[in-house]
Amino acid sequence: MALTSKVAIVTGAAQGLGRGFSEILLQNGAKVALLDVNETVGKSLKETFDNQYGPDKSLFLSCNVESEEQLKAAFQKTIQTFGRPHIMCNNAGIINESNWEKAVSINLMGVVRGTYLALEHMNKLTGGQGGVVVNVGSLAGLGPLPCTPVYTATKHGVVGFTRAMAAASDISGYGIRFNVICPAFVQTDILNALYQPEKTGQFSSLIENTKKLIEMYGIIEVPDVSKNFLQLVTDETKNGEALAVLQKGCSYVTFPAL
Ligand SMILES: NC(=O)C1=CN([C@@H]2O[C@H](COP(=O)(O)OP(=O)(O)OC[C@H]3O[C@@H](n4cnc5c(N)ncnc54)[C@H](O)[C@@H]3O)[C@@H](O)[C@H]2O)C=CC1
Ligand SMILES: CCCCCC(=O)/C=C/C=C\C/C=C\C/C=C\CCCC(=O)O
Repeated sequence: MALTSKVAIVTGAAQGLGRGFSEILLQNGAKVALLDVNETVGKSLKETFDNQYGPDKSLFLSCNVESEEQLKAAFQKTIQTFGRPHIMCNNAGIINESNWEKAVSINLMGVVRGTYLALEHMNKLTGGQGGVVVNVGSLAGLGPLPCTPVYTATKHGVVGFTRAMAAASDISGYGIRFNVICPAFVQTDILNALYQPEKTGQFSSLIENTKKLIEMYGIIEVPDVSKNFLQLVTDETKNGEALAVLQKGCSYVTFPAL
């Protein structure tokens, strides 16, 4: 899938992986709606992107993925400005084992909200033009990260949800591909959760175990994840795939055939 003039929506786009995914889409000619709750960082990123890619290539929209209303409004504004979306990346995510309901609401329910809105606007069966949804899981969506049981659960949920949507799309003919990217530790602000006991709550005592896992897996840089993300967006043969991204390389996950 060539990206020139394609329209993309990325949640949690202001910094970290969302910023990296947005940038690689812009570099490849797409127009990107940058959605985030952090207006200060989001607006400043939009200025940076204006200078690099031109003022009409991106759009910052203040949007909390916990709010169906805000997400709906962000889709409407994107469509008014750039036209209907071809690419949706549900990236926004947090670690909060103390307020774990919030983690579920953002990491899992936010992905479901964003995916269903993408389906509404992209489904070929209802007048859409098809496209691709890439959800952001984690290696913690494929195995346990002991210091964050609820985060682990939400990411397993994202993997299962994405695979089921891909199968539904295949069977029904939505013309939309659904894939999930599952990185190991990446150099972004979320890693600071390790040193914030309020984020890991009752599991903050597992800090040494987490440090060992980080030592074992290493820390990946954002651009290395972005290039794998691009593969899931552009490779039209990929639907229902979970792509594990490790420092040593990436691989498509083989799930047990049941
Ligand atoms: N950095 C890592 O080691 C890994 C991160 N991930 C996932 O990558 C995704 C992005 O995280 P990072 O870039 O690492 O972290 P980050 O903390 O740097 O970025 C997260 C972004 O999401 C935004 N955000 C948070 N809550 C939001 C909400 N309710 N609505 C809209 N935006 C919201 C934040 O303002 C921020 O811009 C998350 O889903 C995370 O779980 C997955 C595997 C590894
Ligand atoms: C401080 C926590 C940062 C969390 C960000 C994140 O999502 C990072 C996850 C990195 C690794 C997860 C660790 C362990 C996962 C366990 C097993 C993986 C098994 C993979 C498989 O294919 O079976």
